[in-house]
Amino acid sequence: MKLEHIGIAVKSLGVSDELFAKLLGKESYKKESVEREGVVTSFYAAGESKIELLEASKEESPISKFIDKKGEGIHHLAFGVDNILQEVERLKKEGFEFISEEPKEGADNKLIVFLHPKCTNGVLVELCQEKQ
Ligand SMILES: C[C@@H](C(=O)O)C(=O)SCCNC(=O)CCNC(=O)[C@H](O)C(C)(C)COP(=O)(O)OP(=O)(O)OC[C@H]1O[C@@H](n2cnc3c(N)ncnc32)[C@H](O)[C@@H]1OP(=O)(O)O
Ligand SMILES: [Co+2]
Repeated sequence: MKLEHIGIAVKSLGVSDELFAKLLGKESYKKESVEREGVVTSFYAAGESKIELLEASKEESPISKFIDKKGEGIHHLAFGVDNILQEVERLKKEGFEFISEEPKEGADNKLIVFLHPKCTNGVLVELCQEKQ
């Protein structure tokens, strides 16, 4: 598995896009709304991985809930895999628990699933596979 992106929960994409553009010395290469997840995302290239800024797009968004509880900050790690269904099966056998086992459409042309943070040392983990 490769670290594909790090998701960071932010209150305002406007404010944080300016901050991260300054920090990384380059503009976001893509902004995309993923309504099913209740997020608007903004992506930055960072070597072989990416930074995904996440702003809530509705009140019931996991991002609003996270920010209310913990404040802004690192929300999840996403690992890129070649075959997401195979990885789900492999990790289930290893005893990991998924929030939902059915891959769904994420941002950036990916299929995604999430493991529950309670089975991964409190870190929310996403698996993602490039859509064919
Ligand atoms: C666009 C896409 C992409 O890249 O393509 C994305 O990334 S979308 C990224 C946004 N989408 C998602 O995050 C979808 C997956 N996330 C979820 O389904 C949810 O956020 C859960 C992780 C199941 C948490 O939801 P729930 O309603 O249970 O919230 P809750 O506040 O009661 O949290 C239950 C427990 O999980 C912990 N918890 C919640 N969010 C967490 C996070 N991001 N990292 C680590 N721990 C987290 C809480 O502190 C709490 O722990 P205690 O019990 O110890 O207090
Ligand atoms: Co993500």
